[in-house]
Amino acid sequence: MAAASLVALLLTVLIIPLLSFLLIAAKRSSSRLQRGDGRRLPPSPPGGLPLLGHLHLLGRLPHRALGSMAASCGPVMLLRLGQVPTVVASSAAAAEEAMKTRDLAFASRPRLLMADRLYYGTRDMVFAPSGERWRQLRRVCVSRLLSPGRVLCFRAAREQEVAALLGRVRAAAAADGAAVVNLSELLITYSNAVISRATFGDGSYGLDGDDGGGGTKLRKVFGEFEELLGTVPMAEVVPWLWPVDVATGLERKARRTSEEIDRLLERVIADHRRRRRGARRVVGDGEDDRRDFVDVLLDLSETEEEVGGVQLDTVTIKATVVDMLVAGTDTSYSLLEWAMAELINHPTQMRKLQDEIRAAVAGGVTEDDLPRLPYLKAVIKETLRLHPPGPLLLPRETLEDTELQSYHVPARTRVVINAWAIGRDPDTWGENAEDFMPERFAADGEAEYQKMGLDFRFLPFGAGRRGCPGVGFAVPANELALASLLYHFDWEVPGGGRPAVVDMTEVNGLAVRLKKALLLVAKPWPR
Ligand code: HEM
Repeated sequence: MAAASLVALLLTVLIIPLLSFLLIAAKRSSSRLQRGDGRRLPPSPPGGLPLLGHLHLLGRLPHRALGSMAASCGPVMLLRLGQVPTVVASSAAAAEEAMKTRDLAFASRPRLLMADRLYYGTRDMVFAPSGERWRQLRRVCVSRLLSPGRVLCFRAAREQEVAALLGRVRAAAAADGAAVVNLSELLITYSNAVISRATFGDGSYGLDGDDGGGGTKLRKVFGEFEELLGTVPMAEVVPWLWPVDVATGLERKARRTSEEIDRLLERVIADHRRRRRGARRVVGDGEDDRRDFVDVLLDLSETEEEVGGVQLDTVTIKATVVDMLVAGTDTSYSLLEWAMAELINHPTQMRKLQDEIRAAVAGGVTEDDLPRLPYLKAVIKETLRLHPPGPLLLPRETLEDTELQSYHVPARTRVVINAWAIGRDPDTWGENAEDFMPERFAADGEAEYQKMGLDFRFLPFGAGRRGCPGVGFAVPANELALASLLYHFDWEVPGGGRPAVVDMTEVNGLAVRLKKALLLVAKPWPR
């Protein structure tokens, strides 16, 4: 057959039907978008394409791309991500309306295909849609796992893990001729260890950095789990393109990873059940209570048939355990990494903080010292303002038709709050909004942590009924680690040159972190 007729045949058989399909699909989804019943929908940025909508405009760092779009389009925008209508809120006023004034209407979560695959069909709490099941699981999480009393139970574990972190810094500094420490790697190990000890107990199955039990392999599986969770399958945005996920191996990888995690969780639960048989049951909070999260969940499942109508069966326990591990690891590690990077780039603030800690503490930092370190808290808050680990929080979905800043938002619209853009908004933070200036929080003191989630200019932990219940767990673990690193060592970039600059380029993952590992020279103090 001549080449010209082959092209004609291809056009007829493949391309023309495909084009017609694309046009119909695009028309359908745009008419769904515009269904405002005469009410005013938020404005949409230009550049949307048939089928893809605005997806191609998000790039590798969606919080930045969305921030730029909001600067020209306004603080409430309507995007179409593939076929998913998505409202993006980028001002403190819009966030307050969504997370306080109309909290109930904005408090659900969309069904995410990857969470479905990895969390036993979304049997967990983080990704659960609003409803009785989520409410009861959240109650268990807030009052039984993350209450102030339970956080206190893990004080010894935190202090031991900080000691291990300092030991690793000393060893790495001594082993390397140039005394360069890969601090990023050590901070991941620390954050993993703190949350996995709280979740699994002292036999942390290697996640705490002890390689005796195959820890390296396990951490790799968890790394893959987190990477998958941050991936948006094609089928989610353009459902009929699901074969792409099969062809790219995404489906297979998700199945393999969730099976491996499930095998670990089965082993953990079986070990706990075996250990608990015949053992004396310790109930109640306080430092003497040695129960980990798995113990507490097993206690609840064994003593109460149902928690407010929700059965804490083994699958729910496994899903909740993964929630804790995933929610508590990358977020904390990213915060510590950004804090150290900002301090290296701001030596005056670094010196001020070290002076505060070294004047208040003798020998080594303990949790009792933390209330006496107001500048430490200011540094952590300023880091969270500029670098919220989850810059777009977790996606929400509207439960019913509602409004945002007088725009109509239909039921079941996906909602994204751009906490990163809100934290850098010059209208609320002033002309120096982009600068690292912990002094802006210096007057706050301890009470301000309680205000987190009430000040809508500053939303690293989200807010409202879906706000992060792990703040009380995260704060002491991060404060203790940062204060200890700064008490025991002086830090600089290799070469020690001035100006000492860490490359602050971001990379997107489950949390946004530094693209290049933080390689620093650690000099023990006192010398
Ligand atoms: C620096 C540390 C942390 C940051 C920045 C952070 C941030 C967040 C954010 C932004 C959300 C979504 C909030 C929203 O939708 O409004 C969230 C939810 C959540 N976080 Fe955290 N988090 C941190 C640590 C933790 C820890 C240590 C735990 C538990 C051990 C935890 C458990 C959760 C849970 C269970 C949810 C889901 C709440 C729900 O959907 O009802 N987080 N977190």
